Amino acid sequence: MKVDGKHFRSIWRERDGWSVGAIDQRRLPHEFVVARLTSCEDAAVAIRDMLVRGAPLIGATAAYGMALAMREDASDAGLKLAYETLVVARPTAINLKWALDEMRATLAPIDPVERAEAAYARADEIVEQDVEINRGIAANGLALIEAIAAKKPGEVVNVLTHCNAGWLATVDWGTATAPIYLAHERGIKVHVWVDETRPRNQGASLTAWELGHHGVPHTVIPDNTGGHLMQHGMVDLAIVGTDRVAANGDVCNKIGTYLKALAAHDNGVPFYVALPSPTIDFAVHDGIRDIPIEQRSGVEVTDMTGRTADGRLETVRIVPENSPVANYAFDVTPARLVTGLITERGVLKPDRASLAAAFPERISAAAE
Ligand SMILES: CSC[C@H]1O[C@H](OP(=O)(O)O)[C@H](O)[C@@H]1O
Repeated sequence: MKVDGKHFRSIWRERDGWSVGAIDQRRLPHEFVVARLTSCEDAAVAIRDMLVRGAPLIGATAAYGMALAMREDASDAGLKLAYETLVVARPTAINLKWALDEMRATLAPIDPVERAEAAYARADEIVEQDVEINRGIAANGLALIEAIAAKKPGEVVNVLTHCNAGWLATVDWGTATAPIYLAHERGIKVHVWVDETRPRNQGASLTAWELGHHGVPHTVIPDNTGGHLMQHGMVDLAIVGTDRVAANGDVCNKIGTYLKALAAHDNGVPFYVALPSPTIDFAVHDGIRDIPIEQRSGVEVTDMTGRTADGRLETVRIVPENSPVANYAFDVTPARLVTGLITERGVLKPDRASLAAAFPERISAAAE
């Protein structure tokens, strides 16, 4: 999407034809820094350390990581090592394994001498597919926003979102934000309540940054504010992203999503989850029981980084030195709290039958 009027994607193949450019999301919102990935290890570290983050972008980065690996060592052993290096970078977003499985399916059967070129071609396809899928999510989610706007002509549609499921979490457009961007571009009055999303503040640092640069009205709120806004009729609908949807419709997303869904359910606020089909994991039948929840370093909770009044970036500690910390990065919202799943093939009920009917090809793949 736009950054100061110029179009950007979150990741791209550089003009040299082989290295990979990516926005270093750890530096936002205060600095816009582009990183250059030149090896499989670079891609793995970028995912692990959240230089890039967001389920679809993690998948795209891993795909290019495999291509970078094939430049280095296209042997069967090299292919195996690359897969194993990348797949453990982060445990929760299923898009990582999905992308690596797609790459391996393309590369394993062919002659090693052909693998590097084939890997870049397949990675490019995954990248372009993400953008097209998100355009579909935008169109299908737009109808939801338009329906609300029609009931309150001339008034603003207030959307609450959690974490960053924006274009920075994908290659472009985003998932949860895709309908919002399209509504904004179609002239619908839309405003976004942006959950700051402790502890890494993806909402405050990333969603606010990208919405602001694209000219979308928004307000950053502490994570605990959403329930109050819903009680007072200030939220027309919630749209969030997801890192993995189980076959039963349970939704894994950034920690705190479940609490927002409970508040929405209690106040009759529609709670939608936007996702591309690679985020559906038909092999998982009970999301709460079976989706692995990443636990990240406690430093993300004890420390905060920001800009001082004189423009310096500083990190400070906000927790007593001897206090233990727990940092669960995701939670799972049961399907019963989800109004609908906004996908590239329509808005679906959060249940296996609806997911299977919309994506039959994914069922067969999971059964293999
Ligand atoms: C469209 S996927 C976005 C999804 O990913 C985020 O997690 P993280 O920033 O840790 O990669 C968050 O769960 C978002 O909803």
